[in-house]
Parts: sequence; C-alpha cells; structure tokens
Amino acid sequence: MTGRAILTLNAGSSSVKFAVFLAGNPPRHALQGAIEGIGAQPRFRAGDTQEDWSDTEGFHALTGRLLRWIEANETAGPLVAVGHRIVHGGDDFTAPVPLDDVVLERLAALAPLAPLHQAHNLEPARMVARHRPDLPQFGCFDTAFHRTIPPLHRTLPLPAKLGLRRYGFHGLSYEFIAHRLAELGITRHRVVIAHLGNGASACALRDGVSIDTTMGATALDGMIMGTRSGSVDPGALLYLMTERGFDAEALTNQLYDESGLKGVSGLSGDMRELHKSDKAEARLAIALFVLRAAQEIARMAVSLGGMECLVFTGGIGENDAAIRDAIAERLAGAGMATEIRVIPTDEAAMIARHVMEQLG
Ligand SMILES: Nc1ncnc2c1ncn2[C@@H]1O[C@H](COP(=O)(O)OP(=O)(O)O)[C@@H](O)[C@H]1O
Ligand SMILES: CC(=O)OP(=O)(O)O
Ligand SMILES: [Mg+2]
Repeated sequence: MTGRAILTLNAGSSSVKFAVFLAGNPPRHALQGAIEGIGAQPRFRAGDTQEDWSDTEGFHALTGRLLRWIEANETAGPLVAVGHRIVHGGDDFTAPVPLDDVVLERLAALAPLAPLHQAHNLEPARMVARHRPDLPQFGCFDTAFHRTIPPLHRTLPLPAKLGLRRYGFHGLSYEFIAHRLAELGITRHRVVIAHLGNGASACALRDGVSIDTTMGATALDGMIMGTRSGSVDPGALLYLMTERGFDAEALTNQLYDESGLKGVSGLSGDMRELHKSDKAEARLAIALFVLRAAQEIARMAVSLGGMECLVFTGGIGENDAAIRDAIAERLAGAGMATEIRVIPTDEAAMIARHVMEQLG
C-alpha cells in the first residue's frame, strides 16, 4: 500500500496500545494492537499476530521493537508522524504540541501529578526521538479538553496560595464522544459522559464543552476505579501518615495500585473477574463502584443544572450492561431518569485527528 501512515501510542503502566492510521481527513484506521504484560511477560498482538516478546529491558526496548515491527509491515505506508496520549499537560499545554527535548522535560516535571501514567507516556516518545529523529512527534493531552472548565468548578477548596486546581483527565475520550454526539445528531445541551474503564471519571458537557469533571489535580479523584481509590476522606490519609507510618511513597502505592475494586474485593481490579466471583467482598466492590459512579454522575448533573442525556463509554461503560443498568436505576431512584446512550470511545482516532491538524 502507498500513502502516509500515522502511529498513535497510548502507554500505560504495563501496556502500550498502538494504532496505525492512513493519513487523511479523517484519518483511516489501518491496524491496532498492543504490547501487554510489560514488567512480567510482554505479549505483542496486532491483527492476527500474537507473539511473546521476552524482552527484559522494559518500555524503551519494547517500543523500539514495536516501531521496527510496524515499519517492516508498512500496513498503511511509511510512517510520517507519531502521536502520543499524554495524561497530564498541566497549566501550559492546553492543545496538542510538537514534542522536542525541552517539551519532554517540562512534561516529565508533571509526573508527580500522574504517577501511574506520565513517565510511561513519555518513555516511547524519547525512544522514537532517539531512533527516528526524522519523525515528527506530537503530544495530545487528557487535560486539554477540560481547559474550558470555569473557575468555580476548577477550584479546589485548599489555600489558594498552594496553586493546586482541578485539571481533569480522559479528555481525548470525552473529545471523541463530543464529536460523535454531533455526528449522531444528539443536540442535547446538558450531557454527562461516564468513562468507565480501568480509570473512571465523568464529564459535564454543556453544548459540547467540558464545564466540570470528577477527576481533579490528579487522576486519583472521583469515582472508584480498578486499583485507584477515587475520592476518600482526606483525614483518613492524614491518620495513616501520622499514626500508621505510611510515608508518601507507601501511600501513593496504596491509593493508586492497591485500592478501588482491587482493594475492596481483595481479589482483582478487573470488573470481569469480580463478576465471576461469588465472594461477598466482590459483591461489595461492585455495589460500591455502582454507588460512587451514580453519585459522581449526579454531581456532574448538578454542575450542569440538569442532565438530558447520559453517555456510557470505556471498557465497563461499553460492555457491562448490568453495571449500566444498576447506575441508571440508582439515578432514576433519585428522580434523575434520563436518556441513556452507549457510545464506544476511540482515543487513538482522536490523537490521529490532532496529528493530521498539526501536520497541516
Ligand atoms: N465485557 C465486559 N464486561 C464487563 N467489564 C468489561 C468487559 N470488557 C472490559 N471490561 C472491563 O473494562 C475495564 C477496562 O477498561 P478499558 O477501558 O479497556 O481500560 P483502559 O483504561 O486500560 O483502556 C476492566 O475492568 C474490564 O474488566
Ligand atoms: C487518566 C486515566 O485514568 O487514564 P486510564 O483510564 O487510561 O488509566
Ligand atoms: Mg483508558
């Protein structure tokens, strides 16, 4: 095949998801896959291909190998650009940007606000910069879609001089859904989108624009997630530090990696695994997920002054009808019955569109 190809990368704590698009307006999807199990037994899949990649060198070497695999296969033509999902753009990056060493350094400084994501997001960009310096790279930020959140909704009730605020995340997903709503002719003014995946959050969308979201300065806030707590009593955290000997690192580990569905169930952070279990703790974790999701969705409805449509997306939102129904039932029970839609998200397609715009 001829044509020009765009590679999108979404690197998480143990996986790199990738997609290849044929450049165009809109970019056409050509291939997608992932390296999963990084840190344990890396496994590569793309189309019909499935291989164990027993590389012990971690992200850098594995993404190098991914790049060579894609170049050798030339699914859509030679690569002309790479787009990265980068979770945190901070105050300075509110739109896609070309990535160079200086920008990568500034983004690395935001890692403490996204310990589960930021360093992993940046590593593949460094690898590509080293091995294919000719390839333009662009960072696309989860925070950027939330740049429209007004001061009232982005203010955290801490001393103003501390300079912390709500940024919000899952923005590439919300931006994609906002486009889909327009394409589908859904013109409701007040829409809540619930992105329920490994990370989970909701966004208050007024006329296609984000005016509030459940995540805050970090992606730890709001709903309960696979392994993240979501909002918890801040006093409980102070108690753990002062009385139970948890330092910042230990607490980070508890809140990001050991809490949420995994922590409550003592079993797994994966919703499908919990459904298979008949343990009371698994039932409790699912029930708490539903309750907290419904409460956070209601919070977004308050920010909007009403909710005319609720959109579910993400791995759980798209696939788990029982969870969707349970959340809708809770909302209806509180007098918040609403139109419900299920719309698959596509963060990679959103990144590819941004890259096309940047290429001009
Ligand atoms: N068919 C399904 N039924 C219930 N849960 C599902 C289903 N498919 C995926 N999930 C859940 O979706 C979550 C992962 O969501 P996903 O959006 O793929 O995650 P990520 O944030 O890594 O992209 C997991 O909890 C998984 O169990
Ligand atoms: C920001 C975030 O939580 O992302 P993910 O759901 O991919 O972990
Ligand atoms: Mg996700």
